[in-house]
Amino acid sequence: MPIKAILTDIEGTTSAVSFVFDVLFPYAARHLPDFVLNHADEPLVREQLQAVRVESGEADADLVRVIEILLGWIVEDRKATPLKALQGMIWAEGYQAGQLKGHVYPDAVEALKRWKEEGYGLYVYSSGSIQAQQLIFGCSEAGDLTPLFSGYFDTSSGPKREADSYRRIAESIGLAADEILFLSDIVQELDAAQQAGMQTCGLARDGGDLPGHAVVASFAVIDLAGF
Ligand SMILES: CSCCC(=O)C(=O)COP(=O)(O)O
Ligand SMILES: [Mg+2]
Repeated sequence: MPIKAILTDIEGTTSAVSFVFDVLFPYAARHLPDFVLNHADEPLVREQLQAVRVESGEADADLVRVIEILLGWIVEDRKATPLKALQGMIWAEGYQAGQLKGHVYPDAVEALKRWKEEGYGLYVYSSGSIQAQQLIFGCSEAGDLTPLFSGYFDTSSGPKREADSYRRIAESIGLAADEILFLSDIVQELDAAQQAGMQTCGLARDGGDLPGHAVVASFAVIDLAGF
């Protein structure tokens, strides 16, 4: 089936891994203790702190312990939904203060704009919360890119390495899975999308292979007609 929509990963695909690991995660770690202590009574934050207690199996953890758990999850890059939700809220303050600007590779910006003009539907699927996704594209070095996207998916659609997550996303987009091209730098994500029937293209920005998938080093050489 011809491609009608593109579903893209962020970290390592549209955006540099180093931006996430060297800028976003340290920013969240630095600001998380004060953020949690200052906002713990707000319903949206309280809900996430409670979810941390449930996921960690420490029902009685006090705020200091919850902060410790969250900082440990950042170090191990755990894709835990409550951590991702809180990171999004913390980054929002950084973007609003002008301390953060989202990195998006120029080749990705150019191709996404072109595909949008050509009529393709553009969607994002990241472990980062939907708020975090809208911030990286909305406050990017290339300006506000959010008008390009028709929808955002996060771990509330399921883990990125499970085929059922991609089935749910295809259903939500309203297209057959094989009308959607999924872009990612992680072979297990590409495998899961392929298993769900999506077409796949791996991004290997430093060269290298993603076995079982078409692979490119830049969005500039992705030919949608070739899938
Ligand atoms: C939305 S920017 C922050 C990305 C993030 O928190 C993360 O864990 C990266 O996940 P991805 O699924 O984009 O590799
Ligand atoms: Mg990635």
